[in-house]
Formats: sequence, structure tokens, C-alpha cells
Amino acid sequence: MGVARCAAVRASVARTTVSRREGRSSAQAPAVRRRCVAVNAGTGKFIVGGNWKCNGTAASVKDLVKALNAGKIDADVDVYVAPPFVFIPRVQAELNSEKYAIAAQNCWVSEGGAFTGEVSAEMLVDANIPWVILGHSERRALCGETSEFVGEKVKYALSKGLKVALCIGETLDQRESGKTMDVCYAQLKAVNDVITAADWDNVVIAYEPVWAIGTGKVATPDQAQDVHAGIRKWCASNISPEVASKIRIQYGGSVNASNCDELATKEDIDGFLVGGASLIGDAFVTICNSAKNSK
Ligand SMILES: O=C(CO)COP(=O)(O)O
Repeated sequence: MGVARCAAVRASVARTTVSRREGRSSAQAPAVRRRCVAVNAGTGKFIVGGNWKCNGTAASVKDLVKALNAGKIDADVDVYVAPPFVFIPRVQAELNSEKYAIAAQNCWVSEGGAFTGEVSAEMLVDANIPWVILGHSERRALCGETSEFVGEKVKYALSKGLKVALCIGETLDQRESGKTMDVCYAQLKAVNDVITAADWDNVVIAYEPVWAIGTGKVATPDQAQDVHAGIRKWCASNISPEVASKIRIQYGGSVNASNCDELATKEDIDGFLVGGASLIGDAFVTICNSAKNSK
């Protein structure tokens, strides 16, 4: 994250916090309330997610949790990890919750019921799981989730009080035919069409170019920065300048302990969503601390 942008977001958050402490006249109260909501997600902190995908055994999860608990995480970083559903209770019981929040990798588009194999947003809230990853390219490609369906899922998850990591990104074909930004904008629009500007306070965008996921082919820092800057600009024009300045944009796709520091220097990279390397405790801890290391 660029130092200047980070400082600006923090200053705005600090101003809001001071306003909350000082209180306001009743005429000003509604505006203050709206800004207080924004404090929830617009912390200005670097944010790293670990998406464990469909990996692990009881034994490997135990080892990973042990390694994560042993890691020192910079206080200026928000971290969430997304284990497979069956391991979540175990991880909740054993992982240090002061350092790591828990995320689900998916949830259903509406209230639960006769939807075999699905997990509802209400269940996540009931199980004390604050985050959910939605729109991952693997679900879009392998489970047929359209952008409109993802939009409805984001809307429903937010309405139940979850925080959402919204994944977007282009395939190799789309990049090579110059459609990267159009694809990202269309995926964002499908969500923006069904949620409000205030809802974005509880969303983190994860830009994950499909060609970089699990391939070892990481986007260069400049490639990632260009797309992140475009996403932020789109947010300014289509949501609001305030949301654009606060929203955190993670990069995902073959991030590892060796390439994270350079990516983290980029102005519009506010964190990472990590797959493979999040299964290796010390590598993930290094990635979590990359914003500090790259200063
Ligand atoms: O899909 C990802 C995170 O959601 C990225 O996966 P990799 O880090 O394994 O490329």
C-alpha cells in the first residue's frame, strides 16, 4: 500500500473516531452515524487473506494452526483465514483470534432450506464467522456462478452482517484480447447494481487474475498496480470518491514469501488473497507482514 494513500485513509479514520468520541449535535447525528459504519471496514490497514481452498487433513490443519499461532503478525495488518467448512470449528477453537479472523469460502445466495450441500449466511453468522469469500474464479468457472448470481450472494451476505471478500479477475484469453478492465468492471457492476454505496464499507475487493491463480505466474507489480488503479477509479466514478479512497483492494494469484514485498510497495495494492502459500505457516506470516517489510 502506498504510504501516502495509507496515511490519508488512516487520517480520515482517525478523524471519524475523534468525531465519535466528541459527539455531535442532533442535527449532525445522521451523517456521523453513516461515517461510523464506514469505520468497520475502512480501517486503512493492509489486509491479507488465506484461502485454504479444498485442502488439508485434521493433522495438517493442526500443524498449520500451530505455525500460525507461533507467527508474529504486525499490528497494522488485518488477517483472515478461510479453512474448508469441516475444519472451521477446530480452527476457531485453536487459532489465535487476536491475530486471525475466520472466513468461509462460500455461502448460499438466500435463506437456507432445501439446498443440499450449501451453507447459509445465517449459519455463518450463528457460528461466529465474520467473513465470507464470494465470486472466486474457481466457483465462477467450475460451479457456473454468473456475475449476477455473485451480486445476489454479496447482497444477501451483507444483509446478514457478513464482511465480504469479493473476487474478480480476467482469464488469460481476456487479458490477451485487451479485455481485462472490461471484465473487472462488469463483475463489479453486477454487484454494485444490487448493493448500496454504504454496503461497500463491508466489502474488500480481491483482484485475482485467473491466469495467475495456482500457476506460479504472478502478475508483475506494475500489471497488478495498473488494474488496481483502474478498479479504484471505477469505484470513484460508479460508487463514490469516498468509497474509492477507502476500499481495500487485495491482489491474489501466486503470491508467495518471495514476491510479496515488491507487490506490497504499490500504491493501490492494499493486501493479498493467498492460496497455496497460505498452507505454509511461515510463508503466510511473511506475506502478512509484507507491508511493513516493504516500507
Ligand atoms: O485463488 C487464490 C486465492 O483465492 C490464489 O491462489 P494461489 O495463491 O495458489 O495462486
